[in-house]
Amino acid sequence: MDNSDSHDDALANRILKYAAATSKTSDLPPFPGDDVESLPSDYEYQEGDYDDEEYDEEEVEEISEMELLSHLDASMPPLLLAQELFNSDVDASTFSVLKSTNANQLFEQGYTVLDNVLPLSTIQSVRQWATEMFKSGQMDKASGKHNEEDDPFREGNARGDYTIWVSPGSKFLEVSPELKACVDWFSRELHEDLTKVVHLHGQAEYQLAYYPPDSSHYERHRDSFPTDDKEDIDQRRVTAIVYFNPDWKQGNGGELRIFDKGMGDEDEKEIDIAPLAARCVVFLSGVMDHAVMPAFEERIALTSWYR
Ligand SMILES: O=C(O)CCC(=O)C(=O)O
Ligand SMILES: [Fe+2]
Repeated sequence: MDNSDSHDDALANRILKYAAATSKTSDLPPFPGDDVESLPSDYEYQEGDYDDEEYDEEEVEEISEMELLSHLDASMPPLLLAQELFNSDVDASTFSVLKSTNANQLFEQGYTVLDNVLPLSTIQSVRQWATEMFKSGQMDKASGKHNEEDDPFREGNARGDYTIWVSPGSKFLEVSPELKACVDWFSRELHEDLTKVVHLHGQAEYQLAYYPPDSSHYERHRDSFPTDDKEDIDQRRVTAIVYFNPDWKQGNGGELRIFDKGMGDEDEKEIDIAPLAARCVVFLSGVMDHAVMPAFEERIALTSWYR
């Protein structure tokens, strides 16, 4: 056995131990219904994410999410796995908001973009409402809620946005009918169309995010682990984001950067998508690494994750 084989075996061993340990406890958020406002945020690649007592007791060596994901990607391109979750008999004529090209792009490249999904008046109202929520201190800083002393690897600046959970039933939807219209679009039209394309289990979460104009950003991360398991209800399958930035111009920053490795290509491509008003980006949560570039103007987005 040469060195690289033994290294692979050692890593495979650590992954197995790690998977066994982490499967006993889940830090995935519960589904909306009980305490939607306190749902934790999604995955970020950070050293030491699982560096807590439970794992220490079991003497499991930590593996960062980045390390684990790159190992998983090397053994199987995540897009190939995710393609197993696509339905074969999709009838695009029954879509209400997607086009057949969107479904094809989601399958072939892992992401797609839809424009003008909501009226501009709705976009303006939600933007104004979100800005007021931020200014009155009613949104939570997404990073830094954990104890940074206990968890020095997970920096408080992995993401600079402020968020609220706005899943159906949230009190916020009662006070902003325009926001409710947006969540309804996500939870009805888009969810129904996506369910025709990808095998989904029906659960979804919705989060409104405000990025202040101080170079706030969100580091490269993935929203879930890749899977081809139709029965797996833990992993997020599809991420969709709508933007509320009517005056966005080149130079304002805040682009969504998608890292496209295709079918495991060595040279990944970086695709920057402008966060234009009423634009919706849809991607496979376990496939696409992505980041939010530093924002120099207020940037507002509503994200949904479908499982
Ligand atoms: O707002 C965006 O464009 C992306 C946000 C994101 O990646 C996330 O919330 O997980
Ligand atoms: Fe994300």
